Amino acid sequence: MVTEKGTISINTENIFPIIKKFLYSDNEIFLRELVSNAVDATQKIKKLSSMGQFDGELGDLKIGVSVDKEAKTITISDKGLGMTAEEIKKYINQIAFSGAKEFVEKYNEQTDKSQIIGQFGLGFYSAFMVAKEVEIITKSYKDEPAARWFSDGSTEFEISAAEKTERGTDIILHVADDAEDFLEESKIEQILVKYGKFLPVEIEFKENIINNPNPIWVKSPSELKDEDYIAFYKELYPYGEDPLFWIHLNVDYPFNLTGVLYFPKVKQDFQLNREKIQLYSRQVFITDDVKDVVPEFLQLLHGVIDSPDIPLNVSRSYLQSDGNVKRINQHITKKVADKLHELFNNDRKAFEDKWESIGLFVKYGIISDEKFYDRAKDFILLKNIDGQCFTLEEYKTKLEANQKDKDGNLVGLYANDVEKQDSFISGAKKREFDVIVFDDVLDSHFINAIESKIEKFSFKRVDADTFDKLIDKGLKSEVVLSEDEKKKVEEAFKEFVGTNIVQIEALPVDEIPVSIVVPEFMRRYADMSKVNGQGGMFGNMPMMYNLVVNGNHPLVSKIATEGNENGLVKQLYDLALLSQGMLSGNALTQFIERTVGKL
Ligand SMILES: Nc1ncnc2c1ncn2[C@@H]1O[C@H](COP(=O)(O)OP(=O)(O)OP(=O)(O)O)[C@@H](O)[C@H]1O
Repeated sequence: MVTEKGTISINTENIFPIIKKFLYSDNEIFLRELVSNAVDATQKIKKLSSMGQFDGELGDLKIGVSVDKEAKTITISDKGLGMTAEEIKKYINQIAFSGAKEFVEKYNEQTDKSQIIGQFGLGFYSAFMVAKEVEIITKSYKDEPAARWFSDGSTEFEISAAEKTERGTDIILHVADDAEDFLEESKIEQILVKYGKFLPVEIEFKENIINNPNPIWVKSPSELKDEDYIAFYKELYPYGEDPLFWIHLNVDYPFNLTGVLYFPKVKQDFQLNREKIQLYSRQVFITDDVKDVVPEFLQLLHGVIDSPDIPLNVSRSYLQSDGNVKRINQHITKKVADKLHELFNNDRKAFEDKWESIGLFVKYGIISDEKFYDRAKDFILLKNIDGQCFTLEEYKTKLEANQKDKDGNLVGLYANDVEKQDSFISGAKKREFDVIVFDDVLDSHFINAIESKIEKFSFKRVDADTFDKLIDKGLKSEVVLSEDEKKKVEEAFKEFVGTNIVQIEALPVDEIPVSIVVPEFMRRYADMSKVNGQGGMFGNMPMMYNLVVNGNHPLVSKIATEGNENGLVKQLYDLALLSQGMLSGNALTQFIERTVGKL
């Protein structure tokens, strides 16, 4: 057989229903597309006028949207450049031949591309997602008769003369039976506000202007005051608390991006605050799901990003494969880091005061983005129990003096529950050790991240062991007890601690006789499993601990000679449990009764 070559033909009749049904996942998008077209047409006539290619009156350029429930129509009217019959044939009848693209190419020199929304030449047909018939009545700015185009959604259309005398275009949708909910004015208003709240041309609906055509992100930062940023924040989130500060993004190379990102005040419930960044393309709202454009840890920010380089009919897969999207993502990260750096350098006190909120972003960034650590390392703060803040460098210097072990490792001590760990904190203070507070949800991951970045540096929780072992300076102190006595004491406590370890230590005489420490390594696993939401092996296991017995305490010497007389061992053991918050239920009741009995 002879080899035959050919081109696969695509039949419009087959492809049209696909465009109508599947191009956009959400049928309310039709209004976004048609209003965007009206905005484009309006911007174009303004452009032509400013270039002297149109010398008539521009007049009032408001775009009108109206609903006629009786006639079952939705009409979008603009006073833009209009179309001649020939142009309708060219731009509307040829799907995917975008007039917008041609316009930009033609006026490439003078035209600011970002003012033109249309890119694909498909948006108009989204009208058929809700309409059974669509009419276009349009009069071009050129001296040509008005025209009417009509289609019932098949591939047939008709073009005829129309009566219209005013320049501009009316798009009339005859709403389909299964889309009649779009005839509710409240629904149309809600969609208009959602997508068109910041469109650059005034949109009138029911005699009200529904949009703010000059949102702050299109202005230059130099013309804006703090009040303007705060007022805009309130416009976006009427019920939100004032933001801490903001970043005005303004990039024109290698991609276009404008926007304002706000740092909200955040507390521990930060996970609930997603979906607060709105993504726009040339002032048309696209989505508040910005996961591909904004790095994960910055999705906790609020505000607006606008980029014409993000395609309008956003589909997830397209976004991910788009090179611009990746660059935008990196740029935003850099800008945020720069801003934080600037704040830190310019007003360290204010930065420290806001650290509770800022810290969450920074920590999240460090945990989730390998590179962010390098950008942030100079302004990562550690706060101690006295409220003093240190950068990592400052803290390393601080630890050099008193918290370095015999192998030259710096050991930071921390508490994650200042109340509960009070006795250990005061023990640390007695030895002039510093204690950092790590008490937010991300801290266990954050600690790991820092340890992995800084050599010869680790953190241990104040109650993870005796101080001599936490920071092992190689000094040996002796216990007053003999080997026999030690054994006896150990046996006496063993009876109560089950499988946990009894550890007899040479502690100062004035330190408590018995305490409970929870080894760092074990506890970290348990903490991490909790944060990750999985019980896991360590999450479900009862916490293992070590019972530290102060071999130099008089009460312990007493046990060595007298054993558990008067229930002394049990009493000391319960006190140790109590100070770790581990005594509860019946054991606690018995402890109280026993103690009262002795008074
Ligand atoms: N209201 C209007 N006034 C004047 N011309 C219009 C109007 N609506 C559509 N057009 C013309 O029809 C063309 C096709 O519109 P369509 O919405 O299908 O595509 P687009 O706007 O170019 O791109 P997109 O698919 O991104 O919306 C437009 O480029 C424009 O030339």
